[in-house]
Amino acid sequence: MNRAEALALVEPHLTEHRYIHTIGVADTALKLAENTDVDKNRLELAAIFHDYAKFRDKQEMRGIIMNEKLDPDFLLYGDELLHAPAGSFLVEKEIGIEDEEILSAITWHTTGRQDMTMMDKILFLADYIEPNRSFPGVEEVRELSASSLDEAIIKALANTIEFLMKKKQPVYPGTLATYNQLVFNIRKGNVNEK
Ligand SMILES: Nc1ncnc2c1ncn2[C@@H]1O[C@H](COP(=O)(O)OP(=O)(O)O)[C@@H](O)[C@H]1O
Repeated sequence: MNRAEALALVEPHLTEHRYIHTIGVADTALKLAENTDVDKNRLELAAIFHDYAKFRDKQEMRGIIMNEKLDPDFLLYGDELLHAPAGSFLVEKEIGIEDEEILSAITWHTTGRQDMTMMDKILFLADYIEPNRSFPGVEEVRELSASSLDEAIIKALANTIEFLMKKKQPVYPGTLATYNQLVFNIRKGNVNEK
């Protein structure tokens, strides 16, 4: 499936604003992937379909997470989390994408996870820094992403954790585990430099 075919399939599922965001994520992901060995076509598909379920019915998404026995924490830490794992399931079922690396990147694009693949990392960051995003702290993450994906992800996760804590909202535990793992890796000098 090429870019144009994928965009035509996702467009009816998104608002115009989300569609523009999606194109920004795809372009940013391809830039972040320069000089890496990530497969560009598969990365682009992950980016194009990452928000496929953004506007699906919440009960439908909860049902998918329960029936498919996905991480039950996705049900407990805010409805914004539902679309990533549910989207991965629906992209497989309705679009027919069976590539586990693409489906993983979609599942974890909002929360992160431990042992992220390069594709997971690039999609997570591209979603955070694409040019249409503007919120406090995004510029610093953009700058960090030019030199270290891991440092950029740590900053993005820290921003999200801080943002949620300031609003006294719960933080998905997997996000804290992701943050801890990347910080420990960097202390060990094991950084994913670009
Ligand atoms: N780790 C998390 N735990 C709980 N809520 C989160 C977490 N990460 C993000 N969120 C919530 O989800 C919202 C949307 O996240 P965002 O990454 O912008 O979604 P999208 O995947 O649509 O781009 C955030 O503003 C925040 O309220």
